[in-house]
Amino acid sequence: MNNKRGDDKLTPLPATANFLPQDDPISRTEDPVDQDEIDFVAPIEGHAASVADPNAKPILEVRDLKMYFPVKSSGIIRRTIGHVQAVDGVSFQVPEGGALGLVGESGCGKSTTGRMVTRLYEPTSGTITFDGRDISRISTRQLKPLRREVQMIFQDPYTSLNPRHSVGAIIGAPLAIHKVLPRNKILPRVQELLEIVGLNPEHYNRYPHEFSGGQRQRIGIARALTLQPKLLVADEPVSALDVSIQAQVINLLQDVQREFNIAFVFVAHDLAVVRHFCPEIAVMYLGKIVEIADRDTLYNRPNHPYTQALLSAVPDVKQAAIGGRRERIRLEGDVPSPINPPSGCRFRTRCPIAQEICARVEPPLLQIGKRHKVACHFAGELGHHPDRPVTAPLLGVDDTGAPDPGATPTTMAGNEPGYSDTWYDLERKTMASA
Ligand SMILES: Nc1ncnc2c1ncn2[C@@H]1O[C@H](COP(=O)(O)OP(=O)(O)OP(=O)(O)O)[C@@H](O)[C@H]1O
Repeated sequence: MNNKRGDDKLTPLPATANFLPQDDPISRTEDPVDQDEIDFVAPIEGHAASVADPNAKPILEVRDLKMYFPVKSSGIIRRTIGHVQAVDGVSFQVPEGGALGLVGESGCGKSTTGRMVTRLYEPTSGTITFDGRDISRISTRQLKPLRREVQMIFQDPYTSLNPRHSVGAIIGAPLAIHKVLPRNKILPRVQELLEIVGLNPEHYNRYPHEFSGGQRQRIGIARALTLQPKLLVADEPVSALDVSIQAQVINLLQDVQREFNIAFVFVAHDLAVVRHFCPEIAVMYLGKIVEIADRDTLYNRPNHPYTQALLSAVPDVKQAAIGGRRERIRLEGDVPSPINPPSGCRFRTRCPIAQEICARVEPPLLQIGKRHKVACHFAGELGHHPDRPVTAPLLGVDDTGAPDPGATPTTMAGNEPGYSDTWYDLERKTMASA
């Protein structure tokens, strides 16, 4: 059931009794102390992972987005001596009511991407189109209405809530700032929101320290829902929480998403968390998307060695059930500095299958399936990477990456957001379509 988004019209209170996880022990609990003592709760039955609607139009489109932070010299005259290439040419789409997961190790640029989408940062270049409007460079005044439609949930529920404000003030503030409701209607709305996120509506006058971590994150979610946003950027929303309550908060987010048809950009370093929530996942490495695909393809047939390494660290329940273990791929070395990233493929310094071409030529984000793109010269399933670079003939270079005068480079869509109807079939080495 999707709510109708009348401008200042509030949705009637949803059937919260059906809407909350039935056996969610945290819901409406009076005592904040015991919450962290619950055993690990697997995602609750009936909370099946979100599904992609193939006909939904994009609510968010990000094209060739870059964020370069200046690095200043020390001393009195602080000159710019370089740039941190935190995000370097990222493109993707998120459909209305859909969810895209952004995953990768710490420092790969996930949070910076999320902060650009919510316009907490102004991008260095590239475009962000939200609901048909280019919001990449809009002014502070123009940002105010956007704040109603795009909200963020932060990682740390301990620091993201003002300890001196009551929960009612925290959740109600956006309603007062945006003058959405008359003063006497704010409290009932706050109580309605508390109930939606599974907290006792009578606790609006308590303070953040009176709640457990999971409950505080619920307050953060209620605050994000106050203005009925169309897009929520959730930046590691459960990683600061005890493992026992992570699944409950994710289930709540999923219910909220379905109930209000909110689109999500879900930032996480944990592939297991994203798998439950997102029908589509983008894997980032050192400021770039290295692989993006629908959930099943990414988890079952990853083609990039970095995705394969990340996935090898995720416990595989099916494999464990038949007594097997997925072999862990250990990556050598550290992530290089984003101030001076490696030439060619940024992953090559840690890649187990890198060859000469990888240092010379940056691999394009090549579409290799209906909903699957990968940026690797040697793209292939684990243990089946080709000996010769699949990209060389397409790029007009030889196997070492040197220009090949005899070759005819193919124009490829490259760094476009979304997917094309045709793609490059790695096995047949021709273009294919559905
Ligand atoms: N305001 C800033 N000024 C300079 N560099 C920054 C700034 N914010 C982030 N960075 C750098 O940009 C890179 C990407 O950071 P970002 O926080 O986006 O990564 P992340 O993948 O979200 O990592 P984490 O999970 O640790 O937050 C890192 O090298 C980080 O040090």
